[in-house]
Amino acid sequence: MSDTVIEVLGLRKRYGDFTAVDGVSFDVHAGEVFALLGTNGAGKTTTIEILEGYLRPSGGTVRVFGEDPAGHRAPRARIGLVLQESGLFGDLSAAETVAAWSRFTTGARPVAEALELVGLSGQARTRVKRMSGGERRKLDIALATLGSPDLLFLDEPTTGLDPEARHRVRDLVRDLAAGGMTVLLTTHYLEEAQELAGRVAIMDKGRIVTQGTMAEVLGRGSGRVAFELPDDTALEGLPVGERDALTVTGRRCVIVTAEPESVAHAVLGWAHARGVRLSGLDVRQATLEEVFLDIAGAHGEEVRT
Ligand SMILES: Nc1ncnc2c1ncn2[C@@H]1O[C@H](COP(=O)(O)OP(=O)(O)OP(=O)(O)O)[C@@H](O)[C@H]1O
Repeated sequence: MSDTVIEVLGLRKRYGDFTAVDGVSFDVHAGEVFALLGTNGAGKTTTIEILEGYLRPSGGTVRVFGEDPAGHRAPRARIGLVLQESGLFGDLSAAETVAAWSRFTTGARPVAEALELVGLSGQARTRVKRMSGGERRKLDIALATLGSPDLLFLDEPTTGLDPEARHRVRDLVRDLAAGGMTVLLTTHYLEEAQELAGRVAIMDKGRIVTQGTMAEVLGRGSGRVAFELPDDTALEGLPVGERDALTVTGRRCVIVTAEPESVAHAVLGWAHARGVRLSGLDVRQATLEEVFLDIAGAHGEEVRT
């Protein structure tokens, strides 16, 4: 059996004359967390709604577990959804909410177990309207995972939560993924995607502009090598490549480069040859946020020309 859970090939979606999704292709494999990221209006929700079977594509093919999600044979029981807006009833307690949902869920796990899985055992009797935003989000996830789906769609699961609640929801997603669940995640918190996802696609204006493993995508951004030179050392001969950018502020040098490791190696060799000791050495790859901002910046320039 193939381990491809989601296949998207040349997907297009038009709303009247407007093309919201313009030839998107990607695969999601069993057991991975795949992050679909992008600027506002890039086409993420449209893509996800097609995968969920709510919208029909204008072109291209989409398969979820080998089936057309818009078709009657869509394997709904294998899929859990956490939508951007949850539809919980304020007057029900957490346990009552899960119990009510269980009636519509094939193979639902017991209520106590479902609450425990998301760390809500202590809130079993708390009414939804008294629960915090983070607790409600966890309840959403408890409902989406009640029937132990193989695939979970998580559309902005931590939007609007405080940092601590975000961390708790992230830990929960990590645990679910570690248990073998396949997760398709959208989020505007790029550190969240960097932390959770093994592979990532970044969309802009209906197209995927970069995709790959997290390491591949991070490697396409610019990293940096920073250090401090002792007072009496000149910069002469510092190995800065043609495509690298050096900024010096006082004694602090920052080299922005696509290859931070090899630049750091060369800088250390340069310092060693001069008997110079560098302090405050900091070598790091681009963050996902920096890669994203590069893409958003390139998009802005394209619009101006
Ligand atoms: N029913 C619709 N009719 C017309 N245009 C639509 C419709 N739904 C979405 N769009 C447009 O399609 C584009 C993509 O929207 P979509 O919601 O997929 O983006 P998104 O990447 O999820 O954005 P965000 O991050 O802001 O949620 C947007 O320009 C949006 O205005």
